[in-house]
Amino acid sequence: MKTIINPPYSDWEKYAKRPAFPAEDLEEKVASVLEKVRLEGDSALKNFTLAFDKVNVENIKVSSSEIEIACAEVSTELKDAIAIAVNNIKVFHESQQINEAIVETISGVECWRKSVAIEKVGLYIPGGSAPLFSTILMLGIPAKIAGCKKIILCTPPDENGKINPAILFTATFLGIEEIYKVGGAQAIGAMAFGTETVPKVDKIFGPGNQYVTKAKELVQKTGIAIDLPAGPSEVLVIADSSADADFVAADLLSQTEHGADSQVVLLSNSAELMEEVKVSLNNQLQLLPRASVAEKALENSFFVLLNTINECVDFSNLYAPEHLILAIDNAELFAGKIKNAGSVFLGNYSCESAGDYASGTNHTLPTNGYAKSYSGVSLDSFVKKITFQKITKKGIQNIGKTIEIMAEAEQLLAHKNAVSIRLKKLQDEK
Ligand SMILES: NC(=O)c1ccc[n+]([C@@H]2O[C@H](COP(=O)([O-])OP(=O)(O)OC[C@H]3O[C@@H](n4cnc5c(N)ncnc54)[C@H](O)[C@@H]3O)[C@@H](O)[C@H]2O)c1
Ligand SMILES: N[C@H](CO)Cc1c[nH]c[nH+]1
Ligand SMILES: [Zn+2]
Repeated sequence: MKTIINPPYSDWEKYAKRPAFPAEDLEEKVASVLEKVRLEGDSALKNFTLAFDKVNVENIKVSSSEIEIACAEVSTELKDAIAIAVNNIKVFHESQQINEAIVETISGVECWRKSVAIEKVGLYIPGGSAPLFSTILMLGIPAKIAGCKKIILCTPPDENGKINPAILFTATFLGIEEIYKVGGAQAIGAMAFGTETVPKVDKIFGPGNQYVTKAKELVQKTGIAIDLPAGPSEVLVIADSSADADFVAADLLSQTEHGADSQVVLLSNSAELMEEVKVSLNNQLQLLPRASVAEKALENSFFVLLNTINECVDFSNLYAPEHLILAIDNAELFAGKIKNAGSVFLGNYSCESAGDYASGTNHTLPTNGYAKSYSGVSLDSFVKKITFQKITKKGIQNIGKTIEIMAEAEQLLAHKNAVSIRLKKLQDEK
C-alpha cells in the first residue's frame, strides 16, 4: 500500500486512477465469444462453460426440482435475513415511483411524461469468485416494482455444474423463475442475441468481471441497452481524527475481498489516524479467509495525506469513487460538496457493507470513475419515460405561429406546413 504525502494539486490527476489489468487481447477475445454465441447459440454456451468454468452443463436452464432442492438447503436464519433486506430495498425503491403532473405549457397545450416498464430484462449475477445473491435483490426488486414482464437471470455454474442455493432461493423469493447456468461474456451474448434456450432481452443489467463488463460494452453497440459500467468494486474513505481507525480499516478491507483488481483509498488530514489504520489493517487482514485476494487488492490501493478535509473532498470528486465513506466530523456538511460518487455513507456507523446488503440503497454502482456521469441502478433503470402531448384547437392557434417561424428559419417547410394546414382549416371554419 502506497502512501502519498501532500501531493501538489497538479499531481492529483496522476494518482486518482484505477489499476488496469486487462486480460491480453480482451476486446478481441470477448468479441469472438460473442460472435460464436450469436452464430452457434446453446452449443457455444456449453463449449465456453466447459472452457472457462471447467464444467459440462447439459441443461442450461435450471429445473424446478433443482430450485426446490436448493430452497430447502438454505437456512432459516439466511432466509429471514434476506426477507428483512428485501423489505428495506423494496421500501427505498418504491419511494422512487413518481407520478409526474400534466403540465399546461401554454393555454391549450398539455404535456406529460409516463414511466413504462422495459418489457424483457436480463439480470447477470456474478458467481466467479463469490455467489453474489445480494445482487439479485438489487436488480430483481426494482425490475418487479417497475413491472417488467419478463425477467431472466444468468449466473455461472460451480465446478459441479450447480448454482449456489442462496442464488436460487433469492431469485425464487422474488418470483424470478427463468434462471440459466451460464456466466461471463457468453451469458451477456446469450441475453443480447438469444439462443435456443436463453431468450433475447431488451436490456442487460448487472456487475461482473472484465469479461462481463467488456461484453456489455460490445453488445451495446448492437442495439441492446445496458445498465452501466459496473466493474471491480472500490471504496474511498475520507477520515479525520474523529474516525475509529479499526472501523476505517474494516471498511477498506471489505471491498478488497471482492477481487485482486479491486481498489481501496484512504484520504485523511491526520497522519496519526493514517498510521493507526495501517496497523489495524494488517491485524485484521490476518483474520480474513480471503486474505490473499485482499492483499493483492491492497497492492493496487493507496493512502493520501492532505492538508484539509476540503482538499480530501476535492480529491474524491476527481477520483469519483463507487462508494464514498465520510468518517469525519460534520459529515452532513461535507456531503453537500460531493459531486462525483456512486453512493455515500455518512458517519462512523454507516459501513459500506450496509449498502451492499440491506440498508435499502442499490449496490450496483458505477466504478472506474464512471460515477462522474452515471448513476447506480434504480427504479428508473427499468423504465422508459415516454412523453405525451395533447394540443387543442386553441393550443395550435396559440403556438402555431411560433412553430411556423422556427421551421421556416430551419428551412424545413414541410414542418411549417403541418401547422399552417391546421391553422388554415381553423380560419376557414370561422
Ligand atoms: N460495481 C458493482 O456494482 C459490483 C457489484 C458486485 C460485484 N462487482 C464486481 O463484480 C466482479 C465479479 O467478478 P467474478 O469474476 O467474481 O464473477 P463473474 O460472474 O463476473 O465472472 C465469472 C465468469 O467469467 C468468465 N471467465 C473467467 N475467466 C475467464 C477467461 N480467462 N476468459 C474468458 N472468460 C472468463 C467465466 O465464464 C466465469 O463464469 C468483481 O470484480 C466484483 O468486484 C461489482
Ligand atoms: N460491494 C459490491 C458492489 O461494489 C456489492 C456486494 C455484493 N456482495 C457484497 N458486496
Ligand atoms: Zn461488497
